[in-house]
Amino acid sequence: MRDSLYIALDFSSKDLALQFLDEHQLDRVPVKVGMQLFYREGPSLIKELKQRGHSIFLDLKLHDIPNTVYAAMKSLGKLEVDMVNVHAAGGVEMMKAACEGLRDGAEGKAPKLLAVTQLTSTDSEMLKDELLIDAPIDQVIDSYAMMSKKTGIDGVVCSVHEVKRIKERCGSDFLTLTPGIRLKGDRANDQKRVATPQLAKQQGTNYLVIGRSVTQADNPKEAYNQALKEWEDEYSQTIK
Ligand SMILES: O=c1ccn([C@@H]2O[C@H](COP(=O)(O)O)[C@@H](O)[C@H]2O)c(=O)[nH]1
Repeated sequence: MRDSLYIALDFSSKDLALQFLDEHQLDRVPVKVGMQLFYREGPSLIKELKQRGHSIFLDLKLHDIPNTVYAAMKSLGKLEVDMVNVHAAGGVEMMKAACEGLRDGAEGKAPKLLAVTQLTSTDSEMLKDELLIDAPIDQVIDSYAMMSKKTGIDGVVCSVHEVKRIKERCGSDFLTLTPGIRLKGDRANDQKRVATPQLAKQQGTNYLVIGRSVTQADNPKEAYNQALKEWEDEYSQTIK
């Protein structure tokens, strides 16, 4: 299970990200590289993290016309990361193009491809008032998940609160990756649909992403191990 708890490396440079991992002895933990770090450091960072033995979720959330997404995914396919993603809001043709691009670009096994349903920083009010989507948020998320599944995508990014419903509708082997994870008592910050690792486990999600609850903790390793312990329940395999 420790392979499924990703730390969000939201740092401004490779040096800071690697210093964080080294200082807190977070050797070989799964990591999520997002836009902030990848736009600055590019593929060389991915290469270095792979050499250090980290599983990598490259969280770039592609959202563009199908032709552009096809070409971008073809490039990402060559990086040999474990997972990449797109926004489901890009639609069916775009998601199909993403699947194809990734397959065409990958030299060996293609990374898993996930679709973001609604960002965990979105709530019902924002959906209605800013995005002018009148359907209830749960209905929108379920519908985006079912649409994603039809395109051949492996799973979705959603909050813990939607996992059970998505699995009922799309099947238990349709993957869910859930950010918005907070240890008990931590601030939600800009996140709206948050949950603890314990609830994530109860709801049956496949992967967790945890950022600030670990990276900004007084003792990041202790915080990571606490999340891992809640997530793994009785096994509690901590990183020594
Ligand atoms: O819906 C989404 C999709 C991606 N994220 C990313 O996950 C981390 C969460 O960081 P925290 O510090 O734990 O809030 C961050 O990198 C986001 O870009 C998300 O939060 N929600």
